[in-house]
Amino acid sequence: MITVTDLRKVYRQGERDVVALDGVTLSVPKGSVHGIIGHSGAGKSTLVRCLTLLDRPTSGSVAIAGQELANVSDRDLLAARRRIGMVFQHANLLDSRTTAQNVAFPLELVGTPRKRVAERVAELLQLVGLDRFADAYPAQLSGGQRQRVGIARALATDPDVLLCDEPTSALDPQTTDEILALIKDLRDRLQLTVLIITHEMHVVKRACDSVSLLEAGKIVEHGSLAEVVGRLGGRLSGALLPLPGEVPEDLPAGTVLELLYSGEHAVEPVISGIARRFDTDVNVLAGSVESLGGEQFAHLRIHLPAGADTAAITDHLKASGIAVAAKEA
Ligand SMILES: Nc1ncnc2c1ncn2[C@@H]1O[C@H](COP(=O)(O)OP(=O)(O)OP(=O)(O)O)[C@@H](O)[C@H]1O
Repeated sequence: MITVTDLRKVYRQGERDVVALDGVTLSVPKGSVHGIIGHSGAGKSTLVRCLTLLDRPTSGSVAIAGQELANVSDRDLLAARRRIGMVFQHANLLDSRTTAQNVAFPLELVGTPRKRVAERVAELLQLVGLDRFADAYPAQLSGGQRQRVGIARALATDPDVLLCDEPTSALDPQTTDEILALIKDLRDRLQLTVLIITHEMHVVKRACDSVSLLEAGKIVEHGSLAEVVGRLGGRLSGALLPLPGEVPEDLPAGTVLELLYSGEHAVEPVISGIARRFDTDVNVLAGSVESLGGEQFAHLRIHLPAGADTAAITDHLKASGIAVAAKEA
């Protein structure tokens, strides 16, 4: 479990204060994956540095499994840092060491007995699917395999939290999905708490149980994946389940509605239901249907002709639990 409360970081730049984190609060339960998504300059790197104590927060607190990190003395810093395993965009492996020796490195640093190191390395390589590559050097591995070594190394000292900073930004789409599947597998097998910092919506879709949108140092939207997708008009909803294309300019008079629904509605004939019940044509302009956060979601843009009883149709849809937003065509 990781809990961040009202975290602020202000940098002094000449005469000016730069507020990089402006009261960030978030909580990631044990055994779940939380995504922090944000554009360049949003404060993601600052958050990573504050969580790993490379930078001291100006105020606020960070607690891992109930233990406050922000007040740790310099003497206890190394031990505190070991509670967070770090995975970076590039695995940054030592080229002169084999896979097994790279994974062993953090264990050697803390003086683990040699026999225990060998056992632990074997366990970890099996966990990340690299047991056959123990003696390979980084140059002999693919980008995805190198990232697996990086993940095994991050888990070597048995941290409470895995903090992944843009873990798939340097990988191709298929390898990205393999690494994200591995992270979810580790979450389930080890009950690991994972925080993924990313600028890619795909990573949130594929791997995260919950997500926070970071903007100018503030969390402006957050929730479980299903919650944020379900907020029609919300920034995360629009980005996670976007509609292809724009509203055509040459539409006949009428009303354009955007609908968003999930669960049992997503398999019900909503559109033909409206057509029958209100005796009207319905033209589907765009649609996305996808399973996100364990729920099936449908996001549609439809056109109702002039003369259709738009108010009654909207009321009916809302009463059925479907989110609706209208635009005149
Ligand atoms: N050491 C520093 N001194 C002054 N300002 C800083 C410092 N580090 C970061 N900032 C400022 O804090 C804000 C957040 O920066 P940060 O690097 O955390 O964003 P980011 O989301 O990680 O962006 P990117 O993805 O481009 O790395 C920016 O306005 C940045 O200029």
